Amino acid sequence: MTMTKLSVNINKVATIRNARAGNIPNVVLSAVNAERFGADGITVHPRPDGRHIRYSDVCDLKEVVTTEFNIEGYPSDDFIELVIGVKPTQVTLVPDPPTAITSNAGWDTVKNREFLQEIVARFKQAGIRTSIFVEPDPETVRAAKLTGTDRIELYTESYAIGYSEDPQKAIAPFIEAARVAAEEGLGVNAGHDLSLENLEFFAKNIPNLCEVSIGHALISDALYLGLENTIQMYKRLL
Ligand SMILES: CC(=O)[C@@H](O)[C@H](O)COP(=O)(O)O
Ligand SMILES: NCC(=O)COP(=O)(O)O
Repeated sequence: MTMTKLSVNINKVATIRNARAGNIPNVVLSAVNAERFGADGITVHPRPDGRHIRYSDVCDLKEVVTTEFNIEGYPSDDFIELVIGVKPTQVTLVPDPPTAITSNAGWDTVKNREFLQEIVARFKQAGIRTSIFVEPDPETVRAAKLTGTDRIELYTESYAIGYSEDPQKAIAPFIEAARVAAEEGLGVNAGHDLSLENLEFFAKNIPNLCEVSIGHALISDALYLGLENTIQMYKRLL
């Protein structure tokens, strides 16, 4: 069974950088070091308001990322143009409105099938692997297949919220959603609010999990524990 890849989301490095007008911490250097410390990929989510990762960061990162480069975001015209120009390894489509404080829902792949089909086809035509951010709902997963996407990303906030109280109850919808995805021939990624506390149980219970993308908790842990140590701690849980 192939190992689950750890994609480090560096949005929050850019959050600190943007607190002042300079270039400290350096977003490019954080990606180069994250890869050197064992990251299997780098994820960024350039939001329309530029609150953290900016389009210019994405172009700079394209020049240095040597592992898998995953760009997440809502498929606006600007976002589509950026991604097709940069040609990352993967694009992850997220339904976030511009004002969302963070990603807080997966796609309604039934209602948005035609919209997503057209966008997925454009990215695949450009040679970019596609992933669609979804809730762990079997019908949503089946409808995601009809968009032509290569993968889904399971939105794991509900797992993170429920984990400490009842891990088995929290993971159950994700086990079923991953089973349906495998039936449909979809690759399974996962992300949002994964952490040192909840990651191992998730990864152990979701067979054939291709990738986890982790940012907020990992970068926060790195403030206490150091980036190299933190990445190694997360990798040991996969
Ligand atoms: C899609 C998802 O859950 C995260 O990748 C998201 O990018 C987090 O965004 P913020 O870092 O802006 O909270
Ligand atoms: N796709 C999830 C991601 O990239 C990071 O989410 P989070 O760990 O910052 O919640």
